[in-house]
Amino acid sequence: MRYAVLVTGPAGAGKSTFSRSFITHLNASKRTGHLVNLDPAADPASFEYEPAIDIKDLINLDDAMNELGYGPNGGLVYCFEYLLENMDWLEEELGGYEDEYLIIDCPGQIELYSHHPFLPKLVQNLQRLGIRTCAVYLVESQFMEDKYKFFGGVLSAMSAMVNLEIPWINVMSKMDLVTSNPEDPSGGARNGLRRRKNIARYLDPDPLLIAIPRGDESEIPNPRFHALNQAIVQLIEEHPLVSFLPLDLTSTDSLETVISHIDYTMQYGEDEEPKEPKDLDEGDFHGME
Ligand SMILES: Nc1nc2c(ncn2[C@@H]2O[C@H](COP(=O)(O)OP(=O)(O)OP(=O)(O)O)[C@@H](O)[C@H]2O)c(=O)[nH]1
Ligand SMILES: [Mg+2]
Repeated sequence: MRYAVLVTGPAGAGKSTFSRSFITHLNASKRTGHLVNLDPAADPASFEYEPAIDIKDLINLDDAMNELGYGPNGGLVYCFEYLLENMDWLEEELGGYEDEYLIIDCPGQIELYSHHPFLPKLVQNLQRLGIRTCAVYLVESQFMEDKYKFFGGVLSAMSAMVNLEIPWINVMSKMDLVTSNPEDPSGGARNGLRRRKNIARYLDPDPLLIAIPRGDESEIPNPRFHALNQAIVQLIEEHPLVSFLPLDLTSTDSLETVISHIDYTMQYGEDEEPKEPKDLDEGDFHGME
């Protein structure tokens, strides 16, 4: 059985960093993982090791832009369309990897997750190849500093989940940037969000955070936005699809927790042949007969 993890999320959420840490950790645990880069604009020089499979070997964003006159976003769309037309290339590249985790580092253009058909089509192709697939959606911890931005992140995660319809894990990345010590005066005083209790309201999104208008700010809330916020509150209350696992890459425990959720979601290893004690016994007694 082969397994693929799509690492998704908005620009700069830490997808590429997480993908590399994931593989480093698998390798350290005597498991194997291979990196697949699906970002045609990725700068390989900024990372310490090369992907095993790289969309840039098929098509390069610069070429699409220079030769066809696209801007960066049109170029990305072109690259993905080209990939879907050339699935035999990906199939061939994937052919050499058996019984492994494939960590697929995706680009950060948010429209890719909300309404383009590329990722659903890619997932269909992976499933056709018998590869069990799940997605990890990263939102960075800085989103918690502005509750409106944060709920924008929650809604984008929801729309991506609905678009893809595969097992799904939401992760709050870069938790090392959040002060975890509740007694730390600077952490709490800065914006009031960084205390443990408050963090919990974000990891398991509490819609009341936006139901109550900004307290200490002088602006008068626009009643139309207030009504919109109420509608969003109701949506999240009635469909609590999104909760976040915190990820602090400076802590091995934290990374392990996220990986074990991924293993569980993918039912990793459940189809592997169990080691039969019977076979061992037969071997042991073989010479005695
Ligand atoms: N403090 C902190 N910084 C991080 C962490 N992960 C990533 N970063 C930083 O965040 C920036 C973006 O990280 P990337 O891993 O390139 O993010 P990405 O989601 O792949 O970005 P795009 O591919 O451009 O969408 C870089 O400057 C990283 O060094 C983290 O866990 N903690
Ligand atoms: Mg990246």
